[in-house]
Amino acid sequence: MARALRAAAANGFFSRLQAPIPTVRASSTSRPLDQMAGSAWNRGRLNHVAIANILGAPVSEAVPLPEHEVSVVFVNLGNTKMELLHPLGCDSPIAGFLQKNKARGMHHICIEMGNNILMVDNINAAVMDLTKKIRSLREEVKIRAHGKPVIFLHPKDYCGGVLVELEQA
Ligand SMILES: C[C@@H](C(=O)O)C(=O)SCCNC(=O)CCNC(=O)[C@H](O)C(C)(C)COP(=O)(O)OP(=O)(O)OC[C@H]1O[C@@H](n2cnc3c(N)ncnc32)[C@H](O)[C@@H]1OP(=O)(O)O
Repeated sequence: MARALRAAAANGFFSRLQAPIPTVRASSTSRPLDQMAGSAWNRGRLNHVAIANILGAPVSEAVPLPEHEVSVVFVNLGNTKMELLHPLGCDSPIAGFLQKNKARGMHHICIEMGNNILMVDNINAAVMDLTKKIRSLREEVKIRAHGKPVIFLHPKDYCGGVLVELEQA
């Protein structure tokens, strides 16, 4: 857990996220995401891409998540999923994002901490160590739609301007 995250930092996982990450567009279906984004994805399975657009793929019902102040809809892409976000209430983190980004677009990526060097069995303990180096956006871990604990890392800290969500797989 905490040791694995230290190893990830030592191996340059978070600095690799600083490399330019190509914009993911709904129409870009010819190359898999792991090839597009390089080795960062090999460190933890890409759980989902949250993007404000839609494809002709199976779409879930909207699920309100008051704890996260968003409603989510999942677009099932087979080996990963797209998460469409809608603000729940005017204090939602998404509200500010939409206000600032009139073209909408990618909000965050979510990486599962469950294989390779990012093995984490207690994200609650791991985050205590991780946040010495990278700002976590919440002190406490929150539970996501599928019951898994998640934390967000600040886009300005080692994440190349990308909001990164870590999920305990
Ligand atoms: C259900 C769950 C799930 O998937 O599991 C969810 O989706 S929950 C999804 C909703 N929940 C979250 O997003 C939780 C984490 N997000 C947050 O805590 C917040 O949105 C922050 C990322 C801290 C931004 O906070 P806030 O909007 O108050 O501050 P701000 O607008 O001044 O932003 C600070 C700087 O970060 C940048 N910034 C803000 N949101 C960003 C984003 N999504 N991606 C990349 N950069 C972003 C701003 O442009 C700004 O840069 P400059 O300083 O250069 O102007």
